[in-house]
Amino acid sequence: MSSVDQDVEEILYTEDEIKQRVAEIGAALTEEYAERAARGEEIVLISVLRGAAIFMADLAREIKLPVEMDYMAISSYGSGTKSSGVVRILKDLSSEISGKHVIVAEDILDSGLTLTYLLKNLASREPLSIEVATLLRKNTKAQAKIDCKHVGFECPDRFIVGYGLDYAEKYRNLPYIGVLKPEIYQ
Ligand SMILES: O=P(O)(O)OC[C@H]1O[C@H](OP(=O)(O)OP(=O)(O)O)[C@H](O)[C@@H]1O
Ligand SMILES: Nc1nc2[nH]cnc2c(=O)[nH]1
Ligand SMILES: [Mg+2]
Repeated sequence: MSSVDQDVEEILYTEDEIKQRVAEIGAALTEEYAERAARGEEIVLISVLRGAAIFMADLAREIKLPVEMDYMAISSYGSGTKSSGVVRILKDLSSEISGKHVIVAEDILDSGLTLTYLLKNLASREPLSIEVATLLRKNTKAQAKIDCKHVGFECPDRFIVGYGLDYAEKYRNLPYIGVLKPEIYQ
């Protein structure tokens, strides 16, 4: 057991479970977008850095269609465990999305602040369509209404880390998703 593993109280989703679920979402997206791709319409996967980078990298390889990959960085959490309430664009997309189908890959939907901001921002660029695939949706009462077509896991209302999710920039490289011991951040 490494020192980072010891900071985890409970494993929620193992590496194998995540792999399996990501493959299922990728297969569903492949089916859903096949006709559009066959018509020559472009599909772009957009991930919200940095948390969703790992999910998008794995998801992209499970979508058996031509897809572009682009990245945007927005942050509202700083180094704490609560949203600051202020969303900032740290890095914009590299390419235009107008006239393309956009699939937003997110790691977690918690308060919904990040996705509310992002979806509004992306919609203003006139994509052909836009939808969200989130690996995790937290079961919390105070969540903005966001239409997520694909949800990997409904997770408990606890602070979780791993598979891209950090606490103070640590734990993103854990291959599983788990609950951080409260004494680490209290
Ligand atoms: O639904 P919300 O309450 O907005 O929370 C979800 C967002 O919070 C985390 O990102 P964060 O802002 O911490 O940046 P990061 O991706 O660089 O870790 C996570 O990666 C999601 O993008
Ligand atoms: N690491 C981490 N980031 C988040 N951002 C919003 N909710 C969470 C969470 O539970 N864990
Ligand atoms: Mg974060």
